[in-house]
Amino acid sequence: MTNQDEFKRIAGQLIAAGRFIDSKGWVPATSGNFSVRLSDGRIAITVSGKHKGQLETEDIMLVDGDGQSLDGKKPSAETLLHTSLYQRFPDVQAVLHPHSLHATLAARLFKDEMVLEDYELLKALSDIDTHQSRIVIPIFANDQNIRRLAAVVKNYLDHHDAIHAYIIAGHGFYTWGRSLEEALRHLEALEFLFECEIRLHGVKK
Ligand SMILES: CSC[C@@H](O)[C@@H](O)C(=O)COP(=O)(O)O
Ligand SMILES: [Zn+2]
Repeated sequence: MTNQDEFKRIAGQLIAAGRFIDSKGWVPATSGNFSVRLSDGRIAITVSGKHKGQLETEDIMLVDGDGQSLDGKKPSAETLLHTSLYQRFPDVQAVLHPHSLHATLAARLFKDEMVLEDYELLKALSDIDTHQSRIVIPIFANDQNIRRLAAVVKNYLDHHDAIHAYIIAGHGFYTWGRSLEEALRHLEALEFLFECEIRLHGVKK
């Protein structure tokens, strides 16, 4: 398969993923961004400012491993949050950023992290094979300076075991996977688990 064929195939998959994620209400207005790493290390990512449920092929572009545009288009404002994950985890091939309701609300109830344990659906996450697992999802303060936010995330990742996702307070979350399919599975499972925790703790208050 030529590089161009691979890009076209991945662009189609990102467009379909966007439609699915939007159908769930997880990328309202023009929020969210998605990417997939190609076999040559370049990254196919959504351009900035488009509705992610209505993407067309021209709305998927290429950046290098440092987030620099390779085709003159303007990449997602949050590209550095994608590239920092690809740099930290060599086996990660896809990154998804939804602005789902429960991820957005999470920091109103939880301060530095959300802990997920005793849920069967944890097994939808990579390398988890029992509900008796304890998963930590860190919560970072939102920041309009994405380079600074990416540095905060990088510092956390450098000093902790591998995680499946992180939340940005009042903003949304990032999750990833060894394939786009796995990243989508993580997204769907985590959004459900965030809702469980928010309903549980919201009721308790
Ligand atoms: C509609 S506000 C959302 C943006 O500020 C941002 O957080 C976002 O997720 C989308 O930015 P984008 O540049 O389109 O990738
Ligand atoms: Zn965002």
